[in-house]
Amino acid sequence: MGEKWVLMKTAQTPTNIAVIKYWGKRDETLILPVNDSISVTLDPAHLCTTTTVAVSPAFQQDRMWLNGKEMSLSGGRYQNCLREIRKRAREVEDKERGIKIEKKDWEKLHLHIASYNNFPTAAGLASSAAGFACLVFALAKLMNVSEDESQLSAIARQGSGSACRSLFGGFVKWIMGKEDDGSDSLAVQLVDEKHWEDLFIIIAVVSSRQKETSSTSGMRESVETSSLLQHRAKEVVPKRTIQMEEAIQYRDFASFAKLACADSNQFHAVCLDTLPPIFYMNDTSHRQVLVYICWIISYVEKWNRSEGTPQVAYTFDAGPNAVLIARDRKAAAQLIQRLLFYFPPKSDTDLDSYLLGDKTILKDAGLEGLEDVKALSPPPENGSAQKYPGDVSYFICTRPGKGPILLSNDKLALLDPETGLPK
Ligand SMILES: Nc1ncnc2c1ncn2[C@@H]1O[C@H](COP(=O)(O)OP(=O)(O)OP(=O)(O)O)[C@@H](O)[C@H]1O
Ligand SMILES: C[C@@](O)(CCOP(=O)(O)OP(=O)(O)O)CC(=O)O
Repeated sequence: MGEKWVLMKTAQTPTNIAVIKYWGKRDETLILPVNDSISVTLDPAHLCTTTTVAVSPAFQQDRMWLNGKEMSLSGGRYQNCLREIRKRAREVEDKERGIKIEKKDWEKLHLHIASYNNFPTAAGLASSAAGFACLVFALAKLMNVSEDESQLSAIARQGSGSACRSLFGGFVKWIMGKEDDGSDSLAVQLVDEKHWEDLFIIIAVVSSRQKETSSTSGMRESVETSSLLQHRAKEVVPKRTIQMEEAIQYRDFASFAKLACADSNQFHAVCLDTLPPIFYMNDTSHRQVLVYICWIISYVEKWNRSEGTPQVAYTFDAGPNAVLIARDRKAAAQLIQRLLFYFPPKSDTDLDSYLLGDKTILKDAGLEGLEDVKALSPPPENGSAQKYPGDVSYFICTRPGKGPILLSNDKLALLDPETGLPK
């Protein structure tokens, strides 16, 4: 194997947002959670990670570039994923190019990895979830690994817990498992992305800044100090998970919204019950954020009550960005009218760069340009006409989406096929 060939694979993987939250580990190294969690996978057409992995006898060491910058792979989480996937590598042959890699060769061969998130990294938009899922999925394809997605999810889990849920599309459950070695702590698909196609998701990005307390250290502190977390894990989540699975199965939006909002609120209550308290929804560098969050929550609750049945569910992860899930396009169009009425762009921002992702909803809402946004009248269910221009950085409109895919178009690869270095 003295030759200079480079063999590569490129994959694309979605992010996910939990509607029953994972918060707390029972094993820090293996990343084993204290409760089951359930998420919806977001359409990778709007939010995704692309990762190219390459192997060559010419590579001197394992190297990785994230968003164009070289980063260290020495961290335990990367090392655990690489070790677990290498263990499962099998023979690979490319007859056309005369390349053959025996199973035993994988231990000696080095890898180059380049990854790109098309959304802000480490800002509470689940970049670690899409990132580790994509890394494991792409390596599994390169190394001809025979394990299925659930088994791969147990490897991605060791990179970041929430990553295990990004191995599937649609609605996904991470089963906490019982075994000490973590072999039964893996993700399964509940339903695929076509099961509940009516849902429409709008993310209000308030802050793209890196958060002050990472999920990893935040949940560690909660496990150590919050008695509410113990109660949540033992008493609340087991029942709520069953109810949520049922709501998803029967597309029962009223139950879905009730459970998702309650679970997000309880997760943030656990953060407040932590010593010292963690204020994820109140980014201290952004004074208006708390006002905005309280406003969104009480507004959605008020609107849902005025309609008689829930139109929108809200959920917040470890950051101030609101994820709003509308029951259908009609509700989503009404929601975007309301959001743009109260949170219009600053005067120097155009609508095209203020609303990203699936822009078709603008047409449904009768909003072709900024003039239409300015002409919006105050929503009937809320007396206040106070506006907050500039509080939201931008909106991302998306839907439940599919799981990881392999990209066959070489032009989309992030590494040069000759050198194996970033393009
Ligand atoms: N594409 C990627 N490939 C590999 N690792 C990634 C990738 N993107 C992010 N990561 C890793 O995940 C870390 C960010 O994870 P972190 O949990 O802090 O933020 P987040 O995932 O964006 O937010 P949250 O998990 O709270 O939604 C990065 O520092 C990096 O180590
Ligand atoms: C609030 C959450 O988004 C927490 C995600 O935590 P991470 O998966 O980022 O944590 P680590 O396992 O330590 O990497 C809820 C969720 O996604 O379920």
